[in-house]
Amino acid sequence: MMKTLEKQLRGIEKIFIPYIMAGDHERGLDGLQETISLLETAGASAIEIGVPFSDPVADGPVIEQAGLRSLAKNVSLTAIIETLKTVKTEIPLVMMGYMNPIYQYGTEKFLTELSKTPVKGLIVPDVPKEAQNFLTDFLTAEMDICLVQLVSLTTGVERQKLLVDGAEGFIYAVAVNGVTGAGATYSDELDEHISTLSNLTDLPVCVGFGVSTLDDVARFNKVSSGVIVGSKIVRDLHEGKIEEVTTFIQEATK
Ligand SMILES: O=P(O)(O)OC[C@@H](O)[C@@H](O)c1c[nH]c2ccccc12
Repeated sequence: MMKTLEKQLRGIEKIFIPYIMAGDHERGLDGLQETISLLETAGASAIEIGVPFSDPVADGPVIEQAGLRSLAKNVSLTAIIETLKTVKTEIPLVMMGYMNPIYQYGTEKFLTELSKTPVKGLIVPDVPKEAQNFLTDFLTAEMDICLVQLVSLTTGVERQKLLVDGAEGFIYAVAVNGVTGAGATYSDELDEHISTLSNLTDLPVCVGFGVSTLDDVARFNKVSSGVIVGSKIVRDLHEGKIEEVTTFIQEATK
């Protein structure tokens, strides 16, 4: 049976997935519903929700700072899950979190509780495919949570094949070698790499890392199913540029 995340993303012509840091709001987690509704109304296809962590190895400065602001508000994984249980949304949520807090919480309990929320996908960037049995051992079909694979575009076709084999939801194509952050410069071969990856899978392929302008979005929409935008959205929300966020998503999904 096709899981909800894949079902809901399939058929969307220009997938747009904004990333937000849970708890990075004036009112902390009490502001989460408001931000989710704002992004959903603007036209987001799904929303990636980050769990703050003290040692976020894949995060660039903007996301890292957002995590620190959230941690300063004492936002915990437990509190995030409890808040998500109350969130109302028609679009799927994807949780992005590092393994350590999940392990501390208890992996099985974490997945069980997560399945009671609108979270339909999970990204754990510091657990490579070879070690994902730490998660998949406890992940049952009824939980309806897709473990999303991050695939580096310079990784070589054999590795890419391995990663997309049995993948669920969508493929997260990582556009740069390095950490997250707006304003990356992309290599000329990138579009070709994305096309190669897209040809290896039936799943939607979404491009993330450094996507921050409508030109970036248009470029990647040509060769993939859509984009993930983190740092730009996190920064604009933090600076109160709500209008900018709304128009950006509207334009990106037109
Ligand atoms: O911020 P950027 O460059 O737009 O990239 C998306 C990114 O923030 C989000 O998907 C993300 C935040 N932290 C991560 C860690 C690993 C993979 C992905 C992420």
